[in-house]
Amino acid sequence: MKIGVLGGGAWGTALAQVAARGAQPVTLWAREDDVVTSVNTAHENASFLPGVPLSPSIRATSDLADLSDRDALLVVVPAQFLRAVLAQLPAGNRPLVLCAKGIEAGTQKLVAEVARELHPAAPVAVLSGPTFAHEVAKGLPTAVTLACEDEALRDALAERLGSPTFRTYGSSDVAGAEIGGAVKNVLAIACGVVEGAGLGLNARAALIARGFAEMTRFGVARGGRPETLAGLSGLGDLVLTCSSTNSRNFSLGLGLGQGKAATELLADRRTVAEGAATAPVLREAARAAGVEMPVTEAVCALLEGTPVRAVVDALLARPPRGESA
Ligand SMILES: NC(=O)C1=CN([C@@H]2O[C@H](COP(=O)(O)OP(=O)(O)OC[C@H]3O[C@@H](n4cnc5c(N)ncnc54)[C@H](O)[C@@H]3O)[C@@H](O)[C@H]2O)C=CC1
Ligand SMILES: O=C(CO)COP(=O)(O)O
Repeated sequence: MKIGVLGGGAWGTALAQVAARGAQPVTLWAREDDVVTSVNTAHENASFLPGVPLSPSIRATSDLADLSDRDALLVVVPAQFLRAVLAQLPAGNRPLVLCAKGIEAGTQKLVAEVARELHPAAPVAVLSGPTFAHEVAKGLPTAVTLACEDEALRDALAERLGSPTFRTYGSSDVAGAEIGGAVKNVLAIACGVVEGAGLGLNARAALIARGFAEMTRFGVARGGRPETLAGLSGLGDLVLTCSSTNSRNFSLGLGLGQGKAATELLADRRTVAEGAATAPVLREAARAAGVEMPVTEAVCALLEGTPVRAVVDALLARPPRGESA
């Protein structure tokens, strides 16, 4: 299976490295000319994944037509830009493996839903889990959820992408796999706030557990399965991104917790913190579905400029409730 990768950020580059194992040729589409030049000449993505040597069998391009000979595409464009990029991709029935984590503003669609809308003939799969790009690109052990309704395609993708250091766990629950990844980015911002405001490790653990409860409520309401949300793409990724400043979402929250403004923290950055864009649309979608998401509401308030103390006080002043509620 000849693999193409759409999106030359840190994660697209790391996945190109995964697919290039054993010197297999991989085509990586990036929108930035400096990324294309850096990958093709220095075998490094100096802009988004600096310091990690890449396989020379990865060839970068800024021309989507160069993906025409690929059998399957890993789609790694951030959620808010996905529609515009997929609209430029010629229609076809090649599998699209969605690897971004977010919900589209305006439509409340998950990335696989956007892909299905724009490319109805293409089978879709979702690859998601606890995967810091630089660790994957260096070949450190990693496990992911690979969700696809078509079992034969799922097995073929697992065979092509999996390795002893990149273990894939199969699932047929595409929506569940997507929702975990999208929601954990918002919750990681909240955990960063806890760190930045010095609220302690007890508070962080409480937030992870209660955040997981709201992730599950929302996921089930959108058709996901609880066991998927408790797996690598849900709880697994939540634990990873809620524990490390390597997470861009956690780092954004850290700054908010220290009293900096979201506008200041998000200005001029070249890398994405998907949770900032997902939070308001997730709040909208949860309210529409009648699902309570107090941590998500709190993150939205912080992003909108409400002071940390006021948000934390409001969260803690909520009346006691049953743990299973
Ligand atoms: N970096 C990581 O460790 C992981 C990232 N992801 C997800 O992968 C997706 C991509 O993230 P990264 O590769 O980390 O991105 P990145 O932060 O390294 O790079 C930003 C990316 O956004 C693209 N971009 C910026 N403006 C754009 C526009 N107007 N149109 C199209 N593309 C535009 C850039 O070309 C670049 O590919 C996100 O959804 C992220 O949540 C998932 C797992 C791990
Ligand atoms: O999704 C990720 C790891 O699984 C990366 O998290 P950040 O986007 O917060 O850096």
